[in-house]
Amino acid sequence: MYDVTAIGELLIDFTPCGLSDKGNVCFETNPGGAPANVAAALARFNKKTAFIGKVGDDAFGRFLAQVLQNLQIDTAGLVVAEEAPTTLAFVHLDERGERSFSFYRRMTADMLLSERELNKDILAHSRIVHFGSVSMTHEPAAGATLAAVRLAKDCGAAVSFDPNLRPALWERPEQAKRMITEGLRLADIVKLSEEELLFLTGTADAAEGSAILQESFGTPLLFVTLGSAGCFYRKGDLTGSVGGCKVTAVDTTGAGDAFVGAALSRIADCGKPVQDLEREELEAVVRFANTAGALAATRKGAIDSMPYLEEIEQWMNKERTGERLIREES
Ligand SMILES: Nc1ncnc2c1ncn2[C@@H]1O[C@H](COP(=O)(O)OP(=O)(O)OP(=O)(O)O)[C@@H](O)[C@H]1O
Repeated sequence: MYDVTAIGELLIDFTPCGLSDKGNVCFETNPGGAPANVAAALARFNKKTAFIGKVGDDAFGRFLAQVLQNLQIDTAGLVVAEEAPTTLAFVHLDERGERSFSFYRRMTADMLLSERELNKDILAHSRIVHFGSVSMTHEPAAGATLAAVRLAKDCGAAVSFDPNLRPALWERPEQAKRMITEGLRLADIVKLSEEELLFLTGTADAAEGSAILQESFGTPLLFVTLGSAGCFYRKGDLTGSVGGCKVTAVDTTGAGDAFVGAALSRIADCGKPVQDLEREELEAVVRFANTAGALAATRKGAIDSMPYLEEIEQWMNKERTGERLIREES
């Protein structure tokens, strides 16, 4: 049995990092993709994790498969496309570590995952499935992703969904909204940013917006992440906020994914349906996830920036004893 199976994009992020002696632009390359980041976080928290997606039959695709395998993530559900290259994304970082993306706009491998390529055995043996909506703005991956989630849900999996709205919005806003709505209908656990909440409900107020979503979709558990301010959670009428950790952010790419991976890891540890989680358990889930998000924000990269379990526990212990952890820059 897998603790969590993540479905969706696995790609290479290119981040400009200055000019060479000859005046050429230099790039750092990092493995990423929101669901792949979540899978990496879970693997670093020692969870049995599988990944379902599609890469090109090229050097980038082979590198990405190796990255997942090195993390002990099961890649039996990772399909190699003959017809399209691996997805590439270009990341721009501002001076506060906030980033924006642009994508190589041809049809790429992850958009072409088809229903018949799904590894049904993995999906039927997953306690939780996690997916986002970026690849869902393109057929056939949209249909395949939804089919995968429905199959896992029918076999008893809890469904986790992160709209990952920004890139999807840039590409095809109407289709993105339809797909997000479909995702929200299926999900037991939803993680949103304030920006996504505003787009979907017309308000960025976490209490108000989460109530609207819960009423519309019956979502059992909602997290609204608030950047450095931490996270608001709602499970029915049970609501609360947990403040963020004080860190110096270097690159917030993947902070939300680290949050999701950590939250799912702790929810899996609770060993009960999300509907049955009590306040104390929810607060512990969010504290752990906030710490994971904060640590991911202190380093560059996406998959590579996912923290290890020991680091989070060390940070939380220091916070408990009132000390500040001085992290060594790697
Ligand atoms: N600058 C920061 N300082 C402290 N904690 C942070 C910071 N940025 C993010 N976090 C932690 O990570 C969590 C997720 O970050 P954020 O709210 O930016 O999500 P997001 O916008 O979905 O992220 P992403 O940019 O990966 O999509 C926050 O709830 C918080 O706990």
